[in-house]
Amino acid sequence: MDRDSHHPIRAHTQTKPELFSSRTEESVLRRASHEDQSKARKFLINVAETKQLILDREDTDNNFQITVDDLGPKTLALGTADSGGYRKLGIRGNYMLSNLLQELAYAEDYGRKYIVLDEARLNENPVRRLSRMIRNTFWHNLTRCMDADGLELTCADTKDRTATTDSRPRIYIPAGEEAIFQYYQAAKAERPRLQHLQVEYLPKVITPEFVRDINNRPGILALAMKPIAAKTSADESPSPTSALRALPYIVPGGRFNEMYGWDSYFSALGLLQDGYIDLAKNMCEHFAFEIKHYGKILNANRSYYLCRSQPPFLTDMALRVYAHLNDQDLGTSSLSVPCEEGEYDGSEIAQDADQDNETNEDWLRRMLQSAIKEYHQVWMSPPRLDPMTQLSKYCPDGLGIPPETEPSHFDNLISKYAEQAGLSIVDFDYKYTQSLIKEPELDAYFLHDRAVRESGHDTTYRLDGVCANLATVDLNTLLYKYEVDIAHAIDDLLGGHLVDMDGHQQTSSEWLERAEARKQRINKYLWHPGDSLYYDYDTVKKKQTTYESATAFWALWSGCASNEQAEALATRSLFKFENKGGLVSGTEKSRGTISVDRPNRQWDFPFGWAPHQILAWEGFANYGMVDIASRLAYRWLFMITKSFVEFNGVVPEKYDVVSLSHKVEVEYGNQGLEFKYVPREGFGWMNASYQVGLTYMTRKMKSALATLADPDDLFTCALEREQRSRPVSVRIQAIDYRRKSFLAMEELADQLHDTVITKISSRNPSPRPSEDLFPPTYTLSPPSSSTNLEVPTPHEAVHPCL
Ligand SMILES: OC[C@H]1O[C@H](O[C@H]2O[C@H](CO)[C@@H](O)[C@H](O)[C@H]2O)[C@H](O)[C@@H](O)[C@@H]1O
Ligand SMILES: [Ca+2]
Repeated sequence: MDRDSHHPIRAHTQTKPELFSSRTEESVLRRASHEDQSKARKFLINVAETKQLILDREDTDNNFQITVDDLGPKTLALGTADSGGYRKLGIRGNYMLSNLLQELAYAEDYGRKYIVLDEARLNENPVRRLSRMIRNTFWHNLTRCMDADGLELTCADTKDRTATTDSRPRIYIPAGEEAIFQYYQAAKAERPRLQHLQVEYLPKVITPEFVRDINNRPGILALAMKPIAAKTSADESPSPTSALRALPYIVPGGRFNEMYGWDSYFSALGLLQDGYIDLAKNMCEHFAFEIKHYGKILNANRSYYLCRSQPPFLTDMALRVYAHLNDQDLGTSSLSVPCEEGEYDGSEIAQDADQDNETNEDWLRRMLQSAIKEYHQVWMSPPRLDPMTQLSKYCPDGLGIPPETEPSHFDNLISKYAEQAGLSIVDFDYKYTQSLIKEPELDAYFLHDRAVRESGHDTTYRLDGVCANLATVDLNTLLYKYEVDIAHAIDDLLGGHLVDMDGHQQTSSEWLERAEARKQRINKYLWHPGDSLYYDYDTVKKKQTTYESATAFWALWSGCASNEQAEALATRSLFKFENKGGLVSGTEKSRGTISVDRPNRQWDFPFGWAPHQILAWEGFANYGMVDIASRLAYRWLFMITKSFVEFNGVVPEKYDVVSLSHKVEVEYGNQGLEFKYVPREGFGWMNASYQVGLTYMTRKMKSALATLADPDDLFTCALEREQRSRPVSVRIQAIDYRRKSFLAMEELADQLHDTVITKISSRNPSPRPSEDLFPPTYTLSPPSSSTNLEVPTPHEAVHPCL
């Protein structure tokens, strides 16, 4: 594609106009009425001059972004295109100025000195703008490919804290993957820029000692590659670099420049939504490769992550990709990349059609075989399987202090031991990790700490010092999902035929039995009927924990809650987690008091994370509570849109969902904030949450979002009206995402109109819950009036202030 001929900036690039060059930017502002109002306004802009002017006048805190923290005049005079830059018109406000800075940065990327810019670009609907940037820019910039061209970027890692590190770029290749080894050796020989690259084999058996011992030689771990068919017979000795093709994938962003386990799942949801199906498919392929060679889906593909995994999502991810592949084949997919004219269309990363002849069904079969291997080998074996409850725990191998953590992370903990040993923290850290100093107390601490990191929830007082003992609700509901997914796939997608990697026939009935047994154990050990909440179970103390975590809603996502449990979660527990900006990770009460010696943790109150939101939305929707799903999605998207508008387009890793702030100074800080002039990546799962969240919005909710209508006002008004008119929420049948595309969700959301804003406590009471799950004393209060069923029109459901 000739990008320049279409790009809204590039296409309008002008040669330097005489008049413009003689004018200064400080010219008098003219009123809009002096221009032809019937025409869309366009500005002729000197890129470098204007950028410098904005920064000088408006960027008062000198962070190369225009935000509401800046105290400049927030106005700028721009020359109109019609007048050749002679006549000036004013633009105003933080959003327009920051958008101008962003557009100028894009123009500079393309070496433009002058551009003609539509005013519409500067006051673009922020929902549309952000969604467009995610789809057309952010995914692209988060894409990595471990081929000869992409290696340099892939190898870069800012996390390492080991003083003795040999910082040459390094790639580790699994034992036996000779062609891959040859590929990288050849790439090194062919590219002067890769001359320092270290290409090393991993041993066949990877032990915790080995992983510890290469902490001072950290490297990226090889991922899946595909053979390329030889082109001609004349091509007798082709380079190994032309024999294999690397498969692009997405990284989370910021300091996380490698492929993560659960991040990849959430990113994949956004990629599928945006039509990048091959990228999502590649990441499944990489997971299968990791299971084969590294024994598990890795926390991420760096050497220091070799011992641990992350929350498992492979079956669901593969099923979703499969559904899109089939849609594509049938030509029914409407999810082709919906690119704006002239913008990056994702062609380089999206059009990665497989050369081999594997059918979609065979591909799915292969993915499920990998998932089955992972299920048995990782999650259903010691030490992760608890023999008594037969539930699973996060419990990885490893030795010493995790080298990827920020340098001061363990200072509070270690200083006591370092003092006793008469060593500096750094020296103690080294000697302890090398087992030159024995500290059984610390061994226990780090066993749990590694488990915390495997859980993805690093860190939280929910799991601190105890994680490896806990059968958590998150892990066990995810495994329940594996079990039902595999059963469903065997019956409904694979014609009843699936063998595992050892050739054993799999049947849906055995997988459903596993699921049923797990559900019963979840109900027995994790469900608390009195509190209407799932908790984790401490397998050593043999009792439930009391920490209230948003992971309880994963039972809805996986479908293992009964209708009564779902209703109870919605009516009696959701309010503890629901804040203005969405769901908080855990309640304030559960977090406890914070002090200098007990610092805040990023997976505790008041912080909220994309995975928790997305799983809860889908969980409530699964049980017909689309109204709740949409309300929660609105809150989350409101917060993202607000900071996007106010903070120069920022899309961070996480939020304080109580104060709606992205300025999170905890642990390694927030990611995604460090950019100059224009955001380029966002953050993987946040990008996904935005695109997925929009599918829960009606058109009117999207309009409300674009005007930043406050969710509390929005839903309070709606509640008041609802109390007057219709106290009973409309039940919408849950959609089965395995069979229907996300499009169905979009249509469903549009049908909802007003019902998306329904008071939780006014829901219909469930039929009498079963006695074993609920104590006899438990009752749900009926709504005050359940007879008046007058339904407000969709029009009335819009926020009155709009
Ligand atoms: O470096 C500290 C920790 O960083 C990672 O955890 C955080 O980022 C991950 C990538 O976005 C995410 O998966 C995880 O949920 C976050 O808490 C890493 O996964 C940890 O192992 C690491 O110690
Ligand atoms: Ca600034």
